[in-house]
Amino acid sequence: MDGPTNPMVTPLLTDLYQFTMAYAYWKAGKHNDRAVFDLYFRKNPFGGEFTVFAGLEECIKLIANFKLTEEEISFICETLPGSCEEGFVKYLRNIDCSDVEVYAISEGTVVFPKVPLLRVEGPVAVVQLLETPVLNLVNFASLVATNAARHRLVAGKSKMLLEFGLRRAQGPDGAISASKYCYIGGFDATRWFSNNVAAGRLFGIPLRGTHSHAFVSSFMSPDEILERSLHRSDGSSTCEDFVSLVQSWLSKIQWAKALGNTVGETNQSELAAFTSYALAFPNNFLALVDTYDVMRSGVPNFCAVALALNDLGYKSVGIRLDSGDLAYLSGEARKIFQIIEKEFGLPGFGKTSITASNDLNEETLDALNKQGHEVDCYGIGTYLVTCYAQAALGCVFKLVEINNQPRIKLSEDVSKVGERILCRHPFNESKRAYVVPQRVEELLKCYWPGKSGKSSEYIPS
Ligand SMILES: Nc1ncnc2c1ncn2[C@@H]1O[C@H](COP(=O)(O)OP(=O)(O)OP(=O)(O)O)[C@@H](O)[C@H]1O
Ligand SMILES: O=P(O)(O)OC[C@H]1O[C@H](OP(=O)(O)OP(=O)(O)O)[C@H](O)[C@@H]1O
Ligand SMILES: O=C(O)c1cccnc1
Ligand SMILES: [Mg+2]
Repeated sequence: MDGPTNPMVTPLLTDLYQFTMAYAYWKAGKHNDRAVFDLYFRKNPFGGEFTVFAGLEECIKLIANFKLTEEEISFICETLPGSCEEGFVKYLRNIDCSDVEVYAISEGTVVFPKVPLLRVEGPVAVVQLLETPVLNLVNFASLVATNAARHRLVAGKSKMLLEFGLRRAQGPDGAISASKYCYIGGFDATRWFSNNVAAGRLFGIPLRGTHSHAFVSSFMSPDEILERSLHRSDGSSTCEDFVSLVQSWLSKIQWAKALGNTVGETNQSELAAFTSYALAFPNNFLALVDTYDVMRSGVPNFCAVALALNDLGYKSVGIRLDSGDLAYLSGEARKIFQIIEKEFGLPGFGKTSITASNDLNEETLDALNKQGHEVDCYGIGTYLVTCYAQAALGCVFKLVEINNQPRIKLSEDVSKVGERILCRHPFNESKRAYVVPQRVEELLKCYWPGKSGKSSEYIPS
């Protein structure tokens, strides 16, 4: 099995105390005592009623490749307080996870507090070395997957969600992890995209993006555009001067009575940027319309370019709004698209996609829903990937058994099939409901059988 995605995930990515305890266990001849540890959290994050479990695959990759190098062993021996006996060095050389077994709930499952997500069984010293990296790999993964699921729930199933967080994430690993686990938490793979090219390559996450304000403001005027020709989409002919075609559509828009003569002079630098982008991506024309003035410039400029593209058989994608009142502006833009559809006979133009971004979070999405809006797609960065609303999920790793002796009291409750039980609603704190369980499912499956080889069927590929 491949190693962990992040090469920093090695047996040294652990707290020093795991190694000092390993030494003391070894001195006491206790290092091979058979221990069972459970990983669980005590409270759902974000004041919510559910958590999405994630990070398992990386834990298994760590465990499958758990081996100390000679260099790492020397470093540990130099680092431990006092002298390090040769016998311990030999012990460290032989450590791997062939005596460890891992049982877990499958990645992406909705889970609840105090339920073991991961059970690690094996020699106590080795399992303790695993504590810190396993917690590290599960805590943020599950937190950000849960955050993504919460954003999906508020946005609604039909909306497209774009993860825009790379620039704001907590360093490279925070960003790559956020992209991977937001995708897992976003539920619907056809409606969740990332801007993170590296994550797209590593994990096959679908990538999408628009363009920036800098692209718009880098242009001065359409005169700058030197290559002006564009083939028709069916390749049947070529429009030699797409820039002029755009200009002619802009004047038709400016004179359109249906638009109440509201469109005056638009910003030419913006028009040049949109035209250039359309020339580069005629099948994927999406314009950021808020650099100057959304209704006076951005939307009419977009429509002029989209109408010119339509003449050549291309369907434009839409606009992005990145400032201002997103409910109001999306509604006003939609009205213009609908008027253009009627006025110029373009079936479907009224449904042109509207993307919104700018410091979005669960609350703003909820506020937009309450106000009514025309947004089809959200680009969400900072609040999503940094888990702004809650810094950490408090997963813990607790010893539950040693040499077959229980170390915490385990519940004796067995859920009863066919009997009514009172449950909390998973998403709505105040709701309770009677549920009659139809079947009892073993949540923990074997993901790492160790050398016993009891079951390897659930090892993720
Ligand atoms: N209709 C709305 N209801 C609730 N929140 C909204 C609505 N429209 C936008 N927002 C949010 O309000 C905030 C507006 O940000 P801000 O006050 O910085 O203004 P801005 O539009 O970005 O302007 P500026 O260009 O000055 O930065 C953002 O977090 C945005 O997501
Ligand atoms: O707002 P977030 O949810 O974090 O999403 C990412 C943001 O990053 C980009 O702009 P950036 O903030 O870099 O610059 P700008 O706001 O000045 O356009 C983008 O236009 C979004 O606004
Ligand atoms: O593709 C975009 O529009 C994008 C990407 C990252 C951040 N903000 C916007
Ligand atoms: Mg911004």
